[in-house]
Amino acid sequence: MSSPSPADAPTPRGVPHPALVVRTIALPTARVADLLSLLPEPEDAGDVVSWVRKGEGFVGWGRVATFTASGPERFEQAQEWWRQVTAEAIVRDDVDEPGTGPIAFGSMAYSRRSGTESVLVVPEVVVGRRGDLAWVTTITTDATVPAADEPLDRQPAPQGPGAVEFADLDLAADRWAEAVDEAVSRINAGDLDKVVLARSVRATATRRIDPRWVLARLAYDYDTTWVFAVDGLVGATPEMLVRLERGLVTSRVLAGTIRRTGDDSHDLALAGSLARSSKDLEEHEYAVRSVADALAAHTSSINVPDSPFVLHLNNVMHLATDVAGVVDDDSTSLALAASLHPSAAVCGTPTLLADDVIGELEQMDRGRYAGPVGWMDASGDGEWGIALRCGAYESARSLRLYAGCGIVAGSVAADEVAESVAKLLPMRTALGG
Ligand SMILES: C=C(O[C@@H]1C=C(C(=O)O)C=C[C@H]1O)C(=O)O
Repeated sequence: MSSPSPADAPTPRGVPHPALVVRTIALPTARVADLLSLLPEPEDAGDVVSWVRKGEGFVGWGRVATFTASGPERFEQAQEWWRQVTAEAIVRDDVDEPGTGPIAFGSMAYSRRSGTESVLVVPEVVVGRRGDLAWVTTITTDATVPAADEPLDRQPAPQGPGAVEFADLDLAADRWAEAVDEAVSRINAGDLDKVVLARSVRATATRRIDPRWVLARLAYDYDTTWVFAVDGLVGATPEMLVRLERGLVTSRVLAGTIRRTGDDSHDLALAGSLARSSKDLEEHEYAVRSVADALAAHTSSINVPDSPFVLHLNNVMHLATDVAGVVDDDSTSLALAASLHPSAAVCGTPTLLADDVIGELEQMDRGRYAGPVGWMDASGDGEWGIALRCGAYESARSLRLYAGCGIVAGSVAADEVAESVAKLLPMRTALGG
C-alpha cells in the first residue's frame, strides 16, 4: 500500500495544531534498568503505553495526540494521519535510532465491521531502551517547553486489584464447543480449510485494575513475549505480525499449540509430539503461507524456513516460524501490517470465507483482540504484534479477556476448550493474587 499523494489526500481529523514539538535525548542505561517501573500511576488506565520485551522497548505516558478510525479504511486513514503529523512535527533527535523522535503506538480493530475504534496514540513522554542505548522522548505542542528533563524515577509499586471474578461472555464454554464442532463439520464438508474461533471472559475486580500491576506480572511470567498496553488494551503477545527496520522485514508466525504440564521432561516429550503432529503442522502451514504470500508482494527476497521450531511459553508451546525479507517498496510497518492482517493464525483459510464463518459462529465483536498492536516511528519503521493473550478495559475494575484456537479437520472440541483455557491463563494469573 503506498500513501496517497498529499494533494489528493483528505486531511484526517485530529492532526494537532500547533504542530508537535518532539525532542529525544540519550539517557544512561542505568536510569532505565526496569522500563515498566518508571510508569507513573495513571488517572486513566488507557493513558499507559507499553511495548516491552526482555527489558527492551518502550513505556510511555500522557497523551499529546490521539487518532481513531473504524471500517475498511482504518489502516490507510491511520497511516495518512501519522504521515501528516510527522511531516509537520518540529523534531530534535539526538539518538536517531528506530523508535526515537516522533512515535505513535497503535491498536487496530480486528474487523472492518467492528464497532470498536482503532487507535493511534502519541504519548507526552516515551522512555526507550535498546541494547546499550536508552533515551527519553518528550512530545508537546508548545515549543517554549524546555528540553526533556522528565523525572525518571522508579515509581512506588502498584496496588493489586483485590479479588477477581471471571465469567464467560457471549458463548459459554459449552456453547463455544458446539461452535467448534460446527466449524469442524464445515471443514470436513470442504467449505474451508481452517478457521480460528475465539471466546471471551470478563474479569471483574473488587478494586481498580492498575495496568502497571498487570504488565509487570506478564513481563515476569512471559519474558519472551511483547508486553503491551495501548489505549486500554493490555496483554503479552508471543506473535510478531511484522517488524520493519531499515528495509528488513521479519515476522514470527505461530499456529499449532500444546498445553504445558509443568513437568519439564514430560513437556519436552510433548514438544516433540507437537513438532510431529500432522494436525498442528497443517494448521501452522496455513498461517505461514498467508504471511509469506502477503509479504512476497512487498519484498525482493524472502526467507521461509522449511520447518517450524517449538516456542516454549509458561502456559503453552507453539509451532513457530520466523519469516524474513527485504522490502522493495515504500511500505511502512503499518502498511505491511495491513496487508498481512488477518493472517491465518487468527482468521483462517481461505481468508474471506473464514472471516464470514467467524462472524457467524463466534457471535461476538473481537474489538481490538487479534488485531495488530504496536508502534511506528516517523520513518515508518516499527513493530506490530498480534493482540493475543490480552484484555480490554471495560471499566476501571473490569477487563474483557479473549482467547482463540485454530480449528482444522482434525480438531476435537474438548481439546480446543482446554487450549482456550490455557491461553487465558497469562491474563488470569496476572490479575490474580
Ligand atoms: C488466537 C490465538 O492464538 C493463535 C492461535 C494459535 C493456535 O491455534 O494454535 C496459536 C497462536 C496464535 O497464532 C489466541 O491466543 O487467542
